[in-house]
Amino acid sequence: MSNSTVVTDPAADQNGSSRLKSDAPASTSKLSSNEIEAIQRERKEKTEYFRQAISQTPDFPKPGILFEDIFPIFTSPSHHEALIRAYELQIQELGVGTPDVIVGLDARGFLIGPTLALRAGSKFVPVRKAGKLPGKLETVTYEKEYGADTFAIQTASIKPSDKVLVVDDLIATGGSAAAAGELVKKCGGQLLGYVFIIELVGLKGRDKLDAPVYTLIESQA
Ligand SMILES: O=P(O)(O)OC[C@H]1O[C@H](OP(=O)(O)OP(=O)(O)O)[C@H](O)[C@@H]1O
Ligand SMILES: Nc1ncnc2[nH]cnc12
Repeated sequence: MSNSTVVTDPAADQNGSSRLKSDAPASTSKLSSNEIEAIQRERKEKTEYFRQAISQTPDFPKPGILFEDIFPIFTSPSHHEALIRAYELQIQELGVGTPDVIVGLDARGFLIGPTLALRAGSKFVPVRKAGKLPGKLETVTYEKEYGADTFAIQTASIKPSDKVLVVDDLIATGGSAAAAGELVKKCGGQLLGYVFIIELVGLKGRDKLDAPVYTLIESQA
């Protein structure tokens, strides 16, 4: 198979989702401006659709926090499909080809990462809360919007020079995502960027991250 071949998964037609697997190395994929516009248009449509399923709860889990609950998306297959498709389009829009690895953050990043990795043809690797993973680990302790935590990754799960995309549901202070990025780098991986469903823009979490940040929905709360 040549490096630039794009293979359409035959399963795509059966469930209505178009699944693209690019065999191009992550640095060589190029899109025309028309292709980018079409991808952006569809991504925005899908996002407008699935965002209706997100619910907001004030003062949870602490006073002053407006909690963005993404779980209702997964109670509806059509909203779930729109979410995954929006992520998939966001990755295509980056124009970096297929990531070698998609890293998902414990726990809500696990709702998105494995499905996305399957569709993209990437490996999925978890970043777990402390004490949950066996074997040789890299660990980082970090601060997030409502407390401190420790993340771990299995050292051998990412190979030096793997191109890695980090996915999670939400970026608030950016503490969790920055810790995950640090873990990827400790393993020798190359960060392509971060993709989130929701960015709490007022908390300026993206300023903590030293790779490109993409968010499907910006929340002013
Ligand atoms: O940008 P930050 O301030 O770091 O906050 C964002 C993180 O907080 C939430 O996870 P949480 O740690 O609450 O864990 P959960 O996914 O297990 O609910 C959310 O899913 C992000 O991972
Ligand atoms: N406001 C928020 N809503 C949902 N998850 C979060 N994680 C950190 N801040 C959050």
